[in-house]
Amino acid sequence: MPPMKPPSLQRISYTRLIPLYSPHSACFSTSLPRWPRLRPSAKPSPSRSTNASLPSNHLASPPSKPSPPPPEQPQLQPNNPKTPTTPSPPPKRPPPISKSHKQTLFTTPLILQTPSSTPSLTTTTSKSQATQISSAASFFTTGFQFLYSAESLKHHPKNLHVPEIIILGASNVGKSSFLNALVNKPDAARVSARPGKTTLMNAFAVGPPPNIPKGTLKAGDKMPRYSLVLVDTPGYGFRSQASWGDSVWKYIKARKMLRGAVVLLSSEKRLMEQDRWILRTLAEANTRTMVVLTKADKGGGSWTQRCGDMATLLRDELKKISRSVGNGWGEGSGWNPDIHVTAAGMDHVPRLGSGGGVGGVRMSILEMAGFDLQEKEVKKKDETVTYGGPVVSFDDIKWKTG
Ligand SMILES: Nc1nc2c(ncn2[C@@H]2O[C@H](COP(=O)(O)OP(=O)(O)OP(=O)(O)O)[C@@H](O)[C@H]2O)c(=O)[nH]1
Ligand SMILES: [Mg+2]
Repeated sequence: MPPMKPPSLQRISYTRLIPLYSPHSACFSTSLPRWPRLRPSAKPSPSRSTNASLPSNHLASPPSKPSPPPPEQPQLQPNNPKTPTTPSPPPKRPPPISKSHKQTLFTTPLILQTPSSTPSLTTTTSKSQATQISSAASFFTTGFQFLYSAESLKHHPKNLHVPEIIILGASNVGKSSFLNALVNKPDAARVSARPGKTTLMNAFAVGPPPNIPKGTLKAGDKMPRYSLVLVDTPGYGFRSQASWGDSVWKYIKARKMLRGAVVLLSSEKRLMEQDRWILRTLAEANTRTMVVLTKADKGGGSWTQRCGDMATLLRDELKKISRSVGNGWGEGSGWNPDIHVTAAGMDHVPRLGSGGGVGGVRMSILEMAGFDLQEKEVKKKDETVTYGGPVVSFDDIKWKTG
């Protein structure tokens, strides 16, 4: 289903943190990190109570070590302030994920939580799903090409025919790695352990040549050579720039062929206020959204329980957002109730294929972009809903060769 466009959209203000290594940082040494501006209408965040129910192995961002009281100062019991107690030992770190667990994770094509599997994760694949996963894999690994980098909306070439999917998330959450895993190419988008690596919106084309009837092309328009455009974005939060957020949201507001957003959240962190803000803004923009948990192989403990718990919380959060926004951005129509889980780090990409949950994500992205995966092949559905928002008219689409 094509996205419904919003009557109005807030301009995002990504957290601005002056880069530590910026030559100008001295001039801004008094600047403090700024959180995204929240809508005045936004209800008080339920973050505290929600996060409180997360398992203890969810680290806050940035991770903070619990510090036990010094042994020579015994803690006082809250109910009886005069009774000293022995200091409690620091909480034990969860054991790291075993090699065999990681192995399972990296070879499992479909890892998700559906409303009916809640609170567990589904990791088994039916025969028909396996066929669809393999069709989706060949779609994503056929005809890959880097298209362009755009600093702002006006730098995106005109596109009237090819569906676009935007990948959003905090800096370092794994957006570029995720894109690389989708196309099964470790070097497609640049990845770094240091947050703030991606500073422009980078568009990549995937898929076979689309089946667009010639008559629908305007005179002078070239026949697109790919079926889908994936847009990698700079992250919000740590080391991000307000201007990046501005460009991203102008794109979301105006881009005619945008068919949905994939919001990545790190399974080793808690849901941040910025993540809530992003989800709410996508809801207000009535942009179809799917949420994917990344880095399932990190964080220690049982990844299935950790990711399952986080997915449950997320679905509750999405329900709340959809109720409070009340514009039809509902479960299924606006947001995907299936929360996918991935492990798509660079080190594993060459042997990922469809593993690490990537196979299932490909299917959901194609569905969101308007493709039909019912049959063995991937077909573009006819779009019945027409776009009513502003049409962005820029240069002709430039298909870079090489
Ligand atoms: N273990 C593990 N590491 C991952 C995974 N995904 C990404 N990483 C690592 O996380 C770091 C950040 O990955 P990127 O893909 O550059 O993250 P990004 O969201 O594009 O970051 P920015 O461009 O800075 O916003 C890199 O060191 C990746 O190798 C994952 O699923 N598992
Ligand atoms: Mg990146």
